[in-house]
Amino acid sequence: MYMIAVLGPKGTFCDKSYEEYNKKYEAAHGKSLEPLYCPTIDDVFEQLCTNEACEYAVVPVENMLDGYVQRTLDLLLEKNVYIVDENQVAVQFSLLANTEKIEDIRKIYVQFKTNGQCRQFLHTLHDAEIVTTNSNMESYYKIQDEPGTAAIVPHHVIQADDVRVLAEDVTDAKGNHTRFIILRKGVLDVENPDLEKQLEELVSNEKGLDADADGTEKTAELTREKVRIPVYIMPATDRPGILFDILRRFYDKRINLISIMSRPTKQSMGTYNFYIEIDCLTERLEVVVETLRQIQVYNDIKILGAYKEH
Ligand SMILES: O=C(O)C(=O)C[C@]1(C(=O)O)C=C[C@@H](O)C=C1
Repeated sequence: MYMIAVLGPKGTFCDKSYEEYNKKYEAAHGKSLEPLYCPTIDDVFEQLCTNEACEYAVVPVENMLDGYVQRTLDLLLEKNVYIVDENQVAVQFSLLANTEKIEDIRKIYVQFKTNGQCRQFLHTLHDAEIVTTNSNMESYYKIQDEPGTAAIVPHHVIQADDVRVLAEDVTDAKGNHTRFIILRKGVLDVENPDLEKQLEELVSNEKGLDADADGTEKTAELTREKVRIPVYIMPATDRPGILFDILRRFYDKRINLISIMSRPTKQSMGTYNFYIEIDCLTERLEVVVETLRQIQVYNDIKILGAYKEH
């Protein structure tokens, strides 16, 4: 049985994302992926890259309220991994406390990304010290034996009769979601002459995972569907118009871009790489590959994956 590295422990939103992906995987392969829970996003990447039994990994990449997960973006560039699929999980938080009243809370455990999704509520707790954790379940376990503390926890882990819930739904907005990506180990090389075929296979293989509820697989034939291709573009030099030149190539071929972000190169102050998400139809994979090759003449490129949009 293959393993999948998951930001754990069991019960995190990342675990929910794994369960969702595993349903697809089971329907397509008749067997499950076994979760390997890791304490940090770094550990998830590390397991995928170094543990032979670990073929997949799942990490958060973007939250509706707090934006992209910076650590995930960094590791996507650093490590030899690529994205094969994504899913979205509904995210709602509540306040669980080891105190009688909200006013008695001295310390509150909050996962780093959760903090940015519950800002309005946290602002009302002036006197409590905020302690940052690596996962929402870590926050949950921290308060068990520590009176005077509280934690922001996923609503789904709370039992209906739990008297320690002092506030329900402390999230800043309704309809909050986090997007998770499924990773495999390997590199998608822009210079590989078979790149287009490789991307096509990637999209159609994962498409094979989209089985109907009764287990019948849909055809793996590549039909007209929307594909997401995230890439890193790393300019070799800094000169006026470098970003314009890159964007112009996409514009000339009418290639739609969903997001673009500057990420520090970490080599010197004020130098940046661009993280870009391309949105195209399966039939335009050839044009996208051609355009990336043109951009590659003046810039380094890392293709981060290709998967069907949901
Ligand atoms: O700690 C969890 O429950 C996670 O799955 C991690 C994570 C994240 O880091 O983005 C995922 C979803 C929520 O938006 C908050 C935290």
